[in-house]
Amino acid sequence: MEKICVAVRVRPAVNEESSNGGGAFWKVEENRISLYRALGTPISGLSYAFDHVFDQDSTNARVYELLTRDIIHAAVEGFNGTAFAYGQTSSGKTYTMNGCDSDPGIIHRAVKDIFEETKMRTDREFLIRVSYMEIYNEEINDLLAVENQKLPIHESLERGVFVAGLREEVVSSAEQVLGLLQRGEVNRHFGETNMNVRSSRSHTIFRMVIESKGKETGSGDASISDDVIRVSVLNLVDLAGSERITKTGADGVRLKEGKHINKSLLILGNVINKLSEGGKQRGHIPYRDSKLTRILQPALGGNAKTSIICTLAPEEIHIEETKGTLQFASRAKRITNCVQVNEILTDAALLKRQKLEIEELRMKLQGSRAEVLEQEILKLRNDMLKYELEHEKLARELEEERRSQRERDQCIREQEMKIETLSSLETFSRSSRGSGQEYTKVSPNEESSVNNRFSEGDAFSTPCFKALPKSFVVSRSHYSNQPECSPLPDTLNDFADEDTWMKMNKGYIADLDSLQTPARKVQSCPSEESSTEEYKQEIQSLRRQLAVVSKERDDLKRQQAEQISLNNQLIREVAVLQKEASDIHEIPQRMCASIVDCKNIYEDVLSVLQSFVADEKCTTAKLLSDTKDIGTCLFSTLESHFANPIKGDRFSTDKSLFNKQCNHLCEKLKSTISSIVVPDASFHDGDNLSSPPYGFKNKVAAWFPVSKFNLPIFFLLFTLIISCIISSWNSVF
Ligand SMILES: Nc1ncnc2c1ncn2[C@@H]1O[C@H](COP(=O)(O)OP(=O)(O)OP(=O)(O)O)[C@@H](O)[C@H]1O
Repeated sequence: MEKICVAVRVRPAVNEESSNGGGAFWKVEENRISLYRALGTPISGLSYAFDHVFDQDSTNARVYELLTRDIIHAAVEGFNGTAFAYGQTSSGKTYTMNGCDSDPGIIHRAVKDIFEETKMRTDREFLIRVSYMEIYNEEINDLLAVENQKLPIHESLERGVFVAGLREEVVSSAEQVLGLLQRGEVNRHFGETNMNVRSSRSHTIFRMVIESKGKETGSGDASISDDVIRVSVLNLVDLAGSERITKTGADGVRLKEGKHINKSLLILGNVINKLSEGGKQRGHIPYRDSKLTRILQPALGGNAKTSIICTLAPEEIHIEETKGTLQFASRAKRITNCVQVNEILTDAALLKRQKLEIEELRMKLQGSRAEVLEQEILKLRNDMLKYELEHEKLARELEEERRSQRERDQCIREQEMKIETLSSLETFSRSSRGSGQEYTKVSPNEESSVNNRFSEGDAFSTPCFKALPKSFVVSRSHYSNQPECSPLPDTLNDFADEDTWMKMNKGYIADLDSLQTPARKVQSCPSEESSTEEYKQEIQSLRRQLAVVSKERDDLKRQQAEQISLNNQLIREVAVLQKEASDIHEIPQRMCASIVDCKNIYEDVLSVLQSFVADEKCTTAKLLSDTKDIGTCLFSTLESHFANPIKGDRFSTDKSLFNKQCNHLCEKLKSTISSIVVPDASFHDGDNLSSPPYGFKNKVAAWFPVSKFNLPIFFLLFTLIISCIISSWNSVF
């Protein structure tokens, strides 16, 4: 709970004598203002203390600093805020709110500060919208779009009380906002009166809606605060001034304006009175009796930080009006508001989770059909978002429908109860008259006006406050009969006259039941049966739409599941392929190792064979040595052939090197074979070896011209080489 901050500001006197014309004068001491006699003695009972009291020399900069800056700061943080100027005509309200070139007013400074603060908040992103409206003769006009006139007030769960059709401009800089303000000022109603050459003839409300959201950190850590949107509404209000017709000299249009101004200010006074009573005596707060109080409802006893600056004219001739303003301010000081940050929990958490899931999938898909699937995922994500939004909208509409249905039922029930209460009241009144007591009779017209008023009021229940007590009708009519309450103006025509004005300023509570509000339309309840049928149909159609959306959503989920399983299968396939690839990669290495092993074995075997030959120069020794060379050369060729892939090269497709080595090997083999031919040796079948080798036998002998001794050894060695090669292949595969 937080008290409204109330300050008083005395404007400079028009001329010095008028502020102290010999009778009495106002004196400011710290946060107190008191009425003094000309002789310098204070008049008892006329001293008032406030949060701040600003004297004639105070600047707008100081007023802003002490009274409004905190509210602006809080608005950026997500708290609703309202600052308004109240006071008699020509006391300096517009000067305080708008200022002048050398000393800009509260609105100008607030706009600058908001943009400076939002720039400094690097952890949040902001969206700011502004609107500017006036309440002229109890009608709401858009100052940013002249075509938007006579706008209605609505109320919804999401937005609370709002003006339907009001233009809201999204803004990104202070300069842009000040430009819009200038545009709005041109459309505002001003008029000349005896008291002010440029008198505001309407109440103006400049509104900034500040939405903010935590910035994505990019680390992927989704904190809950990132999913919360803060929405705060800041109202900067310049009220029209209360006026005495005798002083302003208003007639014609000005008189009509004056009456509307005074009436709405009187209702504002009533609301303030009621709120200042506090606790249980408070009862019903008549917010709905004027558009001004309806719009300012959150600022008065609701969820907002509020400051009121009451402006005073120091001249002695205005003492009565000043006293009235000070009484208003004193009562406002007692009002407490219940302030809290306006946070909206969105479906962002869900969306964020889906986003993460998709991101995960995308990561998994990298390297395998990634691009195609990424496109698909993007499309799916967009569709999902669209469906989520649609779903949310439908759910909201459905809820709205249900709520209005409930309200209509409630309205009908309450109507019945009220009729009952009124009938019993009338019976009671008759019986009381019979017993000699005097009670005011409720005329049929008044009765219907009371009923209409209730039907309108109850159609919009205010979310922040308790429901009306059942005995409301009785108590409300009853308090107007209390002796301490002011006598009531009979008709609106003489409403702004001297007496009424005086009573208003003395803080009496007016009985609003007797005031006629022009241009107020009573919300009619549609025929029960037809509307119920219509709503049923609407609800059914909404349900159908909801089912379609849910089905689409399920389809989407199924598609997503399919995507996941497809992806898993792909991942498995890729893993198998990778394993095979790594096995293949290892083959040359293993071949090389086996070849080296075989080469060693081969060399060992030949070394052993060589050791059996005593004569190193004999043919057998030469044959063994050459065979060893051939084998070594063959193994080296194979080794070098498999070594390339180990170093990362592919198997050489160029066979020339291999062929060259083979040729070299063949040559060597041939020369070895011819070198071991023994020219004088004879075959066991007696063929003459010196004779030219004719016929098959001779041809074979030309290729294998070995002695009886050499031939088996040669075959043995040849078999050894071949078996080594085969065993090396086997060891690899
Ligand atoms: N603090 C101030 N310092 C200097 N001049 C001031 C101050 N307050 C008001 N004035 C001057 O007094 C005159 C009336 O002020 P202003 O128009 O702001 O009154 P108002 O309360 O808005 O009147 P209305 O309700 O009729 O619109 C203006 O000329 C204004 O410049």
